[in-house]
Parts: sequence; structure tokens; C-alpha cells
Amino acid sequence: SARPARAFLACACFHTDNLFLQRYRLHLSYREEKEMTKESLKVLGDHGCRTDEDFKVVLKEIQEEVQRRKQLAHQSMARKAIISQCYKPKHPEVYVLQDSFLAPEFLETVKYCTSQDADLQGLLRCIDSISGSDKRIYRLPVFSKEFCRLFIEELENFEQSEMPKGRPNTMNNYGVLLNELGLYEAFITPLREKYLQPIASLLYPDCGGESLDSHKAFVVKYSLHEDLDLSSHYDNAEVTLNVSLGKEFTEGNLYFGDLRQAPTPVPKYVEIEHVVSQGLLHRGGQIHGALPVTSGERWNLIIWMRSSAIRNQLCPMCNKKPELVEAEEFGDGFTRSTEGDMPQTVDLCYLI
Ligand SMILES: O=C(O)CCC(=O)C(=O)O
Ligand SMILES: [Fe+2]
Repeated sequence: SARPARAFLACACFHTDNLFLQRYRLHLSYREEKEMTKESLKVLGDHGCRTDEDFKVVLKEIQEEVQRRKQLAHQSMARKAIISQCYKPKHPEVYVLQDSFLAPEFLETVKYCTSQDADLQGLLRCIDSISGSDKRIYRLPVFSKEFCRLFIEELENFEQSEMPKGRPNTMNNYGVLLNELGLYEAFITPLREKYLQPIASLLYPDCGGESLDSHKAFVVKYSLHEDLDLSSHYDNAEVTLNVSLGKEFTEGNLYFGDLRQAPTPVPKYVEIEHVVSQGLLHRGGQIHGALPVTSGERWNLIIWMRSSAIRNQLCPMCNKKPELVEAEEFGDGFTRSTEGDMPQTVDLCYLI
């Protein structure tokens, strides 16, 4: 079966924290048994939510989002089952990762990273450090242009089909959940294990790069009549890969600010352009967002990579010791630590 060998879990905060409110484009916490916190009320007020009527609408939206999240895992598994039985892929070959999909430079970089005396300095000669060294954001060729074209065609074929579709995440309304399409087993998992992990090990050893053991992967899509942009956020990931797949579009640049654990009063953002077929690697905790596209369609593959060794100690979403709850498949990448599993202490990157 496709079940991971190890049981992955989620943190209970998924039902209470980081609830994204589309209307005001901000994240709130909400615990049913309690009133909204003073802090939430203030933030809402600052965003123009003031009257009783405004608050009623917010409360309703939040309660709906909590309900959606409670049913999410179950509904996602139901969609996946239907899709695997009924969906007819246009390009079945893109479901099984092959070296020919990957850019030759990417294969070279991975080869270097898996060689005996690979080190960070050597790797930095292969990839672009695009933001100055402090942000640790890197650009590298990932796929061939031809693969990007076929992959988007496949996703469009799915989009135009009658199949049930989920939303990529809380903040993106358009795109495809790659798990539901059956793309984890023979594509995303080997891509993470064989290719991305060796690179991340050298770039982010202090942030779980050496122990990435699960992921959540999806494609986001922006266009003038769908989502235009993406609000500032951090990912539920230790390390993220974001690959531009196409098609033709203008603007829609990404911007990156501080680490979530170390916000400065006036964050300095760096803006980064997309280059089709190339990817960006960044730490999930680095606050970022996307500017509006002004024409065309932008499709990006996002792989949120997770390290159970890191997140078992501190959930990146609620910033507390995770309250572990059962989950489907990779869940949110937590595990019940067993003794002798990992060293007792693992450096967390915000401590450094
Ligand atoms: O729009 C993008 O390319 C970035 C998406 C993103 O940051 C995310 O889904 O976490
Ligand atoms: Fe993100």
C-alpha cells in the first residue's frame, strides 16, 4: 500500500491557529470555548473591522474555516480515491519521475552534493545565491522546459475534468493538490529523497535540511480572474522548494522578509522574479508573499518539506510543543518520537 512506513501526525493547532481570513487578509487564532482574544480584536480593528455587524461576519467566516479544516483530511482521502479510480491522465508518463524531466545542471548539482567531500562552499559554486547571504534563498534550474509544458498540460486536463478538487492550502484558492492526483508515490517522494534532500542537507543543516522526511506538495495558479496574489505568510515547512512552471505571465514576483522567529520593526523585503523551469529554495519560516500578476497565468510547483526531528520539538505554526493528533498519510509531518530515534537535542534554526 501507499501508506508511509511510519505514522505521521498533525498538531491540534490546525483547528485553532493561523486561520486565514480572506476578507481582511490576515491570520487569527480562535478557540471556540473562549472569546476572541484582545489581540485579535485589536488587529481586526486596525484592519477596519469595527462594527458588530463586521464582527458577526468575521466570526461566521472563522467558524466556517474551522469546520472546513475539521473535514479536510477525510474529504481529501475521499477525493483521492475517486480520482485514482476515475481520472484518465492525459500524460501518464509525468507521474513517474525520470532523470529526463530534470535540468542537466540540477542533476550535476545533486551529483556533487552526493559526492564524498561535498561541502557548502562547493555547492554555492553550482547554484545562485540570489538575495545576499543572510536570507539564504537560492535559485537553481530544476526541470526541463518540455517537462514544465507537459506537466501544466496534465494539470489543465485535470482541472477541466469532472473530478472533485480540493484547494491547495488555506490561502490559495486555485491550483492542484498533488497528493489527490496520485503524484506523491512515484514523483514527489523520490524527488525529495533522492534529489532535494542532498541539496537541503548542505544548505540548511540547522533547519532540518538533513532530516526532511515528509512533505506537502501542490501547484498554485494565479491569473486575472482567479487569485492574483498571495498575502504575507510563512510555510508549514522547514524547507520549501518553489518552481516556476509557466505559462506566460507578467509580474507576480515573490518577496521575502524576516524569519518568523526574528521579525524586525521595519522588515526589509527582497523581491525575486520567476524564471520558468527554475526553482527557489528557502526556509519555510522566512516570511514571504507574492505580488499580483498583471497578465497571463502563473503556475508554480510548491513543495513544503518537513523534518519530524525539528517539528516534533516545536510546531512551526503555533510555536509550541505540538499537541499530536492522528492524521492521514504524511499528516503535517510530526511523529511520535521514539527513544534512540534521533539525538536528544536538535538545533532549531531560530536559536542560531
Ligand atoms: O505564489 C507563489 O509562487 C508562492 C506560493 C507560496 O508561498 C506557498 O504556497 O506557500
Ligand atoms: Fe509560502
